[in-house]
Amino acid sequence: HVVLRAAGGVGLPAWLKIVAYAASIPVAQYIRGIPANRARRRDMARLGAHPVPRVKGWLPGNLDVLWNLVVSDGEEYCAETMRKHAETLQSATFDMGILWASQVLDPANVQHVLATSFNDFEKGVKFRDMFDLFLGQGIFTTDGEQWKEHRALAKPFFSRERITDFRCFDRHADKMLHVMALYANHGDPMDIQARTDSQFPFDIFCRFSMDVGTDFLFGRCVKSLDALICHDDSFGRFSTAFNAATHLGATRVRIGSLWPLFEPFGDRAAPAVNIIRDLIDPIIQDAMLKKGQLQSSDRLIATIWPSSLIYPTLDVDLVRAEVMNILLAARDTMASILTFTIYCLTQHPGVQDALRHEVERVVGESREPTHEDIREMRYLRAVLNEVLRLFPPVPFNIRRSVGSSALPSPLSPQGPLYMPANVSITFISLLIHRRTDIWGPSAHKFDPERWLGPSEPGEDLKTKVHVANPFAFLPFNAGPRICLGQQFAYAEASFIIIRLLQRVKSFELAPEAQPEGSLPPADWASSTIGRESIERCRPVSSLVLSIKGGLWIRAKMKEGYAHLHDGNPL
Ligand code: HEM
Repeated sequence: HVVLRAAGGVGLPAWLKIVAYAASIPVAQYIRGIPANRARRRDMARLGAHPVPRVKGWLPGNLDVLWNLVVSDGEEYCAETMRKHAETLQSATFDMGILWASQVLDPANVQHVLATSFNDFEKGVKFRDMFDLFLGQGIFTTDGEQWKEHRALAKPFFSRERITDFRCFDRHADKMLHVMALYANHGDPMDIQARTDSQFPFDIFCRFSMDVGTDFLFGRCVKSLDALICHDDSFGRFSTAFNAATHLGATRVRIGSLWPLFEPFGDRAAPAVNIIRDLIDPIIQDAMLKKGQLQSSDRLIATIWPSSLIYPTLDVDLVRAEVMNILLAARDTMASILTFTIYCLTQHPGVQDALRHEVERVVGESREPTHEDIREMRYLRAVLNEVLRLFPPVPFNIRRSVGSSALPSPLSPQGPLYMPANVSITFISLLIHRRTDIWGPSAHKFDPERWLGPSEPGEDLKTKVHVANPFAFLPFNAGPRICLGQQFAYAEASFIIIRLLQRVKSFELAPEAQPEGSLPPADWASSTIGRESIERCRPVSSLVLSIKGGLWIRAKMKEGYAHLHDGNPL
């Protein structure tokens, strides 16, 4: 890091920076290596642990393993490379050998990292560096006391009273359905997610969750859905830039400490971040100008960023960092759960019928759903849980060890595995949620029924597996850093799915509209691995799980809604 920063600072030519950085690695390893290895062996013996099984590459530092990981990104089924390594090594916890970063598919080890030994693991300075320009210092990127402060300040926003007020959802759901109806009436296919490479993303769910998120958090909305209706799509650029910055951050996480090698010409997040700032900064500055007359609509600015933070410093960078952190947490995750719910409903007409039946029984054909309705709708909750199990919006997560410890590793034949200090550990919820040894032979099947045990209405639904092994299902993370927006997310997703089913007669996939190369490759049809043979889309992971090329569907509106919005302003 020192060499890299110095090389960046003195403005050396790009090729020289690469050489300087590459040369620094073996030198640093040589200097630190020998005594460190001896100390590690002693520590491992003290903890009664064994080395984490390691992937054997053929290039020094497993650079070939890293290369395969980067080139397979978006080509293979999401997380397939990791699954294959685990299978080859026959260990649910393994080390890709890229600078001692372990990959974990064992719920007991996730429990160790996220809960039991919470204080021994952090996001760490490297993670912060990877997102520095995009996210700065906020709840998502900080650790220790600084994180505790952010968390305490943000918590009141997710009070029961606030998350049971559905007016905010309804305002934006109406607009979203209006946009959908425009397309449905013409029989045109629509992309409800977003093509990450599109200059003009027709990203209905991203826009909906962005509008709800900004309205809920700031009391003002960026009106991204209006932009679609009114021909003005400056927001489209913002959305594309947000996607690009997120994707770049995820790629850096996957590459690990060597990421600067892949960006020899400077921080590649800069162009996207500039576009984001163009849109966000005026909103923040506007809020700051109103400092003397804060109304309830400025709740977040007033509460999360108390006057001591904003007003004496008037530091736009600081406030922007907070905004970007929470928007990142709220926008793409919501778009992801909604997109995959629609995908699953198109694939399972029986589930769609059962869900419609529940909507009609509890809420009726047109009434706005309430918090109590949603508590009563157990089948809806089961559908959402099953979507979160198979397609967790945050499929990978990463922590860094502060001290050394022994990972319990009951799923690895070696017994407890040694976790040295200062190394990264990635846990892959998507693979944990699909383990057949935990979830049974039907692990890859979409089956909401598995959630319908004998719980009371309103109680959280739990499968038998989940009761026995709570860390086998962790779409919202677990432990002290569990998602703050979990209940808000369930409420928002339930609300919009109910509204959609009340107004839309049917959805179907429109594969002919998918961009080239985004449909599952032909050889998946005969595959016996996981869900490859049944998947009709390609789930890919940036920071958040999405569908390659977007999810193109055709919708038919119900009588009474079909004629309301004729004409196509786009
Ligand atoms: C289905 C939707 C969602 C899923 C699956 C989800 C999942 C997650 C996960 C896995 C984390 C942990 C991230 C990490 O450890 O790095 C997280 C953190 C967080 N989420 Fe969510 N989230 C969702 C929706 C939301 C929404 C709608 C909001 C806000 C309105 C939100 C606010 C947060 C915040 C503030 C954190 C940071 C917590 C902390 O570090 O203390 N989330 N979420």
